Amino acid sequence: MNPDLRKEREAATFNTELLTHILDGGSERTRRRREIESLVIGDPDFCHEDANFLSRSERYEAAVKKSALMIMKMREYGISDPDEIYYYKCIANGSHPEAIGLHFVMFLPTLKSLCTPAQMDKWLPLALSFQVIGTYAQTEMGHGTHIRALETTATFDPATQEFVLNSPTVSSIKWWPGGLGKTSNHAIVLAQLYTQGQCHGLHAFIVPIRAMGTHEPLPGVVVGDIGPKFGFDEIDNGFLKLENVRIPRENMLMKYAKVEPDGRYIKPPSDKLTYGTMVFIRSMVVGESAKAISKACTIAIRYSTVRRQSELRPGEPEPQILDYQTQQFKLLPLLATAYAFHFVGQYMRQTYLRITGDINLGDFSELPELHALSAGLKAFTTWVASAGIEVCRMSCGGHGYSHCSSLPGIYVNFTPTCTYEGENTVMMLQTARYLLKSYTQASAGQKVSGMVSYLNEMSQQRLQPQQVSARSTSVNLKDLSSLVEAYKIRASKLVELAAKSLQTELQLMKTKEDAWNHCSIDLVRASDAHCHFVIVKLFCSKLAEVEDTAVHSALYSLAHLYALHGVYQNTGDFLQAGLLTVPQLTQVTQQLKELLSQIRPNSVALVDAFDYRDEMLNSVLGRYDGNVYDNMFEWARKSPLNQTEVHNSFYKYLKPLQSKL
Ligand SMILES: CCCCCCCCCCCCC/C=C/C(=O)SCCNC(=O)CCNC(=O)[C@H](O)C(C)(C)COP(=O)(O)OP(=O)(O)OC[C@H]1O[C@@H](n2cnc3c(N)ncnc32)[C@H](O)[C@@H]1OP(=O)(O)O
Ligand SMILES: Cc1cc2nc3c(=O)[nH]c(=O)nc-3n(C[C@H](O)[C@H](O)[C@H](O)COP(=O)(O)OP(=O)(O)OC[C@H]3O[C@@H](n4cnc5c(N)ncnc54)[C@H](O)[C@@H]3O)c2cc1C
Repeated sequence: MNPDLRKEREAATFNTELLTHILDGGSERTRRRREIESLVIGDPDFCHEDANFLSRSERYEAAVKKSALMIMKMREYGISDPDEIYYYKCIANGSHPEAIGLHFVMFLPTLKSLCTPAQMDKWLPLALSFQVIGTYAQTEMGHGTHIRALETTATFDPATQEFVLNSPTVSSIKWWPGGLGKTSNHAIVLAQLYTQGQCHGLHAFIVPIRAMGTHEPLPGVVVGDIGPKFGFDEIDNGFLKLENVRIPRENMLMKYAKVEPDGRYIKPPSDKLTYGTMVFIRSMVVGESAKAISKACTIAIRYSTVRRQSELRPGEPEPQILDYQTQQFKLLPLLATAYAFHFVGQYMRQTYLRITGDINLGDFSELPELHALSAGLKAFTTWVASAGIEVCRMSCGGHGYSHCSSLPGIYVNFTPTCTYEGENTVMMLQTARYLLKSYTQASAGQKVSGMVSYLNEMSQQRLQPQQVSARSTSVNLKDLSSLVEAYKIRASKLVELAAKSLQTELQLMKTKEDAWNHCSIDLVRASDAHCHFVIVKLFCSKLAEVEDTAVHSALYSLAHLYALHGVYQNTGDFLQAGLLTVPQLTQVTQQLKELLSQIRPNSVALVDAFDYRDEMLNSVLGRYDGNVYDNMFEWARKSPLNQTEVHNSFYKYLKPLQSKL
C-alpha cells in the first residue's frame, strides 16, 4: 500500500463502511453486491486482454463474447433480480458499454410497455431466450430530435393483413441504433402509420431484420455498421434501410393504439405513451451520471494523494498535489456533485417506478411531471458529469491523458448521454415548457404540485407585494437550509423571467413558435435553475436520514460545498434575484475555502466509500493500493508496439529513407 494513501485512510473522521451502506441502501445490499462482484472477479472467463490494445472489431467481438458469457453465468447462478443483474453487469462491463445492451434497456422494456397480452406471450419468451435479439430503431439520418418528422412509413395492406415498411429517402435511413449493425435480428422500428389512406403518426413495430438461425439480412433489409465513433467501440451502432418489407398486422405493438383487420385505427389514451422507453432511460441515466463522475473522482482523488509535484515550501519534500488549494477546488466540488447525483438518481428511479405504476393502472395524471423531471435531470446531470470527468482527467496531468488512467474511456463512453435519449438542450426546453405551464397555472391561482410547487408560493408573494429592499432574503452562506431556500427563489425568479421574456417576444413576433425560439436561452436557464434547486433540495433531505453523527457531518460538509459552489458559479443569478449582496461575494469564496480544508482530510475515505473494485475502475492511477508508477511501467510494456524491439516500419520506411538522403 502506498504510504500516503494509507495515512489518508487512517486520518478519516468517519467509518467508510457505514457510508457505503448508505449509498447502497443498507448493509445487506452492500453484502450482496460484493458477493455478486466476487463472482465476476474470481471468474477466469472474465480475465481478458486489456481492451485498450485491441482493434475495434476485436473489441466488438470481445464485448459480444462477454454479453453471452454474462447471460449464461447469471442464469447458472440464479441471478434474476434487476438490481443484482445490474451489480453483475457493472463489474463485468467496467466503463464499457454492453454489446447487446439495447436488447435489455430498450427492446425488452418497449415490449413490456407496449405489447398486448397476446403479443407478450409471443415475443417475451423469444426475447428472453435470445432467439430474438432486438434493438430500438427510432433515429434516422435526417431526424433524431424531431421525431414527429421521422420519414419511415408503415402502410397497412388489408388484403394481406400486413404492414409494408419503407425508408422512402436517404435521410429516412435509420441511423445510430445500438446493436443494429451486426448483433440484432429484430428491431422495434418507429414509423409513421398509414391506414385507410390516413397518417396517424409514429407507432412502434417489431421488424425482423435478419433470419433467425443464419443471421443473414432478410429480403428488403439493408443493414450494417455506421463506422467508428468518438467512443462506444464495443457497439455496432447501425443503419437500416427498409425496402417494401412486409410484416404481419400483429407486429404493430398494440397495447394502446390499434389497427383493426379492416384497417380501422383506434387511438391510444395518450399519444406520448409510445415515448415511454425514452422516459425510462432518461430516468435511469441520472444514476449513471453519478456513477461516471464518482468513478472519475475516485481515480483523480486517489492519484492526487499519491502524486507529489513541485514545491510548496522551499526545501521541503514535494507535496501531494491534493494539498494545492486549486487542485482541491477542481476535485472536491465534483466529489460533492457525485454524492448529490447519487441521491438524486435514487429519487429519480423511485419516482419513475411510482408514476409508471400509476400509469399501468390507467392514471396518466403525473406523466407530464415525470417527463419534465426526467428530461431536465437527465440533461443537467449528464452535462455536469461530462464536463466533470474531463476536469478529473486534466487534474491528473499528462498521465490522465493515457488510457491507463481509464479517464479517456470513461469520458468517451459517457459523453454521448448528453445527446442520446434526447439531446440535452432539447430536453431542457421540454422541462421549460412544463415550468411555464405550471407558472401560468400558479399565477392564475391554481395549485400546482410536485417539484414545481414552489411556484405556488411565488404567486402568493405577488398577491402581497414587498419591496425588494424591505425583504431580508439575503442568503446565510453558513446555513444549508438558507441556501436551499435561495436556490428555490432563484428558480422561481428565473421561471418568472423566462415567462416575462416570452410574453415580450409574443408581442413582437408573428408566431408563438418564433417567440419561443427568441427566448430559448432564458428558458434553458430557468430549467437549469429548477433542476439545480431539485438537486440541492434532495441532497439536503437525504441528510435527515443519516443517523451516524460522523458520517452525517462528512455528508453535511459535502452538501454545503455542493450548494455553495453552485452559488459561486452562478453569482449573477443570485445577485439578480436579490439573494446575495456584493459584499457577500468575498464571503462565498472564504466559506468555500473553509469547506475545502474541512473536506480535504476525508477525501480519500469519501471516494473509498463508493466501493469501486480495482477490476471495475481498471485504472492504473486510481488503484486502491496507490502503487501507480510500477504498474504504469508494466502496463506500457504490454502495448502492441512493444511486442518487437524494432518495429516493421523502420525497415519499410525509415531505413530506405536514411539510405536515400
Ligand atoms: C436497467 C438499468 C438501465 C440503465 C440505463 C443506463 C443507460 C443505458 C444507455 C443505453 C444506450 C442508449 C442508446 C440510445 C438510444 C436512443 O437515443 S433512442 C432515441 C432517443 N430519441 C429521443 O430521445 C428523441 C428526442 N425527441 C423527443 O423526445 C420528442 O420529439 C420531443 C423533443 C420531446 C418533442 O416531441 P413532440 O411529439 O414533437 O412533442 P411536442 O409537440 O414538442 O410536445 C407535445 C406534448 O407532449 C409532451 N411530451 C413530449 N415527450 C413526452 C414524453 N416522453 N412523455 C410525456 N409527454 C411528452 C410535451 O411535453 C408536450 O406537452 P404539452 O406541453 O402539454 O403539449
Ligand atoms: C452513442 C449513440 C447511441 C445512440 N443510440 C440510439 C439508439 O439506440 N436508437 C436510436 O433510435 N437512436 C440512437 N441514437 C441517436 C440519438 O438518439 C440522437 O442522436 C439524439 O436523439 C439527437 O438527435 P440528432 O442527432 O438528430 O441531433 P439534432 O437534433 O440534429 O441536434 C443537433 C443540434 O441541434 C439542436 N436542436 C435540435 N432541435 C432543436 C430545438 N427544437 N431547439 C433547440 N435546439 C435544437 C440541438 O440542441 C443540437 O445542438 C444514438 C446516438 C448516439 C450518439
